[in-house]
Amino acid sequence: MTSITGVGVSAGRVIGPVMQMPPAVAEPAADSRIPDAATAEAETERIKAAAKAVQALLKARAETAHGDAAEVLKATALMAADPMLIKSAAKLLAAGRSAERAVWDAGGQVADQLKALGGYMAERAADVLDVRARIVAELRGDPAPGIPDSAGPIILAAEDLAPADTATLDPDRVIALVTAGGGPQSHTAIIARALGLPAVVAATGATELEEGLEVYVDGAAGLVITDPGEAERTAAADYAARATLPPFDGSGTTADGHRVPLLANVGGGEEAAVAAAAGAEGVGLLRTEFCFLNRSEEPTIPEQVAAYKAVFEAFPGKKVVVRTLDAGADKPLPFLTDATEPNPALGVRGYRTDWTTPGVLERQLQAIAQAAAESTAVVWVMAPMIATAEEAGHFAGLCSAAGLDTSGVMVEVPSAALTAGSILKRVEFASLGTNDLTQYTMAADRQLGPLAALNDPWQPAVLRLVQATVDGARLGGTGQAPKPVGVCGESAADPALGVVLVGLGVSTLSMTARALPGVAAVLRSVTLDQARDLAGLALSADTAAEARAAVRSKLPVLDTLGL
Ligand SMILES: C=C(OP(=O)(O)O)C(=O)O
Ligand SMILES: [Mg+2]
Repeated sequence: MTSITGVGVSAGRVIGPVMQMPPAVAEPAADSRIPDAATAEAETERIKAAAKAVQALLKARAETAHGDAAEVLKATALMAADPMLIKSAAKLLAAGRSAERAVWDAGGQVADQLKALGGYMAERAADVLDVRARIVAELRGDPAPGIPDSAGPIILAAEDLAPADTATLDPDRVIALVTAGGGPQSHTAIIARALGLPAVVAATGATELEEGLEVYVDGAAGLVITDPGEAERTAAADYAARATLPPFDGSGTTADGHRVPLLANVGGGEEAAVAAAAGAEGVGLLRTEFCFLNRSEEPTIPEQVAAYKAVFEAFPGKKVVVRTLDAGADKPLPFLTDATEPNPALGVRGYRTDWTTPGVLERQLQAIAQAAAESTAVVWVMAPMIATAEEAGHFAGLCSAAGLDTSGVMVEVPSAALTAGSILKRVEFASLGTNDLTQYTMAADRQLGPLAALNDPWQPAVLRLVQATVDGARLGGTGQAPKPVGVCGESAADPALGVVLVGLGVSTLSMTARALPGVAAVLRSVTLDQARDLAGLALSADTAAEARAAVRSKLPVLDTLGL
């Protein structure tokens, strides 16, 4: 029995066999050629057989997958059978290129043609590139790229997962995640919590775990144990039989009746429907870039209207905060961001893409306004990565030009927290993005495993910036009521930290729908004054660990509820 430790980012205890995420398919050498023309025919047959095998596999997986994952798989399966791709590859073979190289180049050509056609056709370019990688892997006898196929439940080990991979993550098959990279606010961690999958990130040695080896994963303790013994089996069985929390009743309040609306973070219509069913009082963060992952072209206005309306319709008459496209760094969108930037997290991302690709933001605002006009949801709009008051003012101007009255900003850059008073003179609300705020305050890339301990929203510097933002909101609202400041970073899903944030003065908490029952139950166990005292306790701690321990020790309900 050996163990590796990492950072536990999503609670749960399970046992299962390891499957490693296969590496990305490497490009075949540019000069790889078939030995002689006589083999061209046989090689063409090999390509056809590989394409058929890929199609059959994707079709079978589409049948068992749900929602977005099923759609992605169906579209890719269609592309695998595309005669245009096979024909172009056969031509290149006849001209002497090896089977792998011919498929690679043919796929590249078809993708370029689709991109040139624009609109819906351009959307399919990413599918063709995925199919080409799958056919090349099949020709080589390598495992297919992406989430591996399995007959039964598996524990997926990987360096890290890309947002596009997570779109096909099926929680019925993948029962836990263990990654060598990533931190508590990385997207792998966010997705794991949204799916309720136990997950350990920053686990050095994850990629060396033997395929098929049985391991025990404790997603709260950040522990992975190979060849689990009796103690681990009992712990996993106890977890499976645990009492579930009572569902959220749809009204976030402290014990003395102070209302704190509990909202949901969603990435599209399907997730919004799940959040509404879980009692969410609205949407505190619609990550619009998640509606358009894998896209090489800007989505059209009608496509955007449809995507946003699907979310609004899940929340009739309720608040939905739409964040404009937050492309870049951990969420690249090829039509907005430059993949070759040396420092993507400090680069042209979020609101800043409006400087390099003007027009996309205005068209998005137009689409949001149209979708809002066609629904009854109360739509608020906010920009990511705002750093100055001028930017906030510019964004507010664009929103009102589009007919959107309630504009706000994400506070996720320390400069925005420190100048929140000036920023909130220009916009109506702020939402603290504590994932990025932590990354930028601590100068620690949220995707890097070795920096996970720095990427902790309990860090005293982060808590002080939350306080500065709330103080600024009072200033921004001079002569009026303070402007609302919510939290939509992952910190809001930590029930103990949620209480601290409320004590610091934030007015709403937005989180993955799965976190609602726990956060609601703990919030209901304290009065507003007690929450303020706990905030004081956290602020006076010297370290993140001390702040967490001090607050948790005053909230026995956490243990009672197993949180
Ligand atoms: C909510 C946030 O946005 P994202 O995780 O999408 O960057 C954040 O940064 O806290
Ligand atoms: Mg962010």
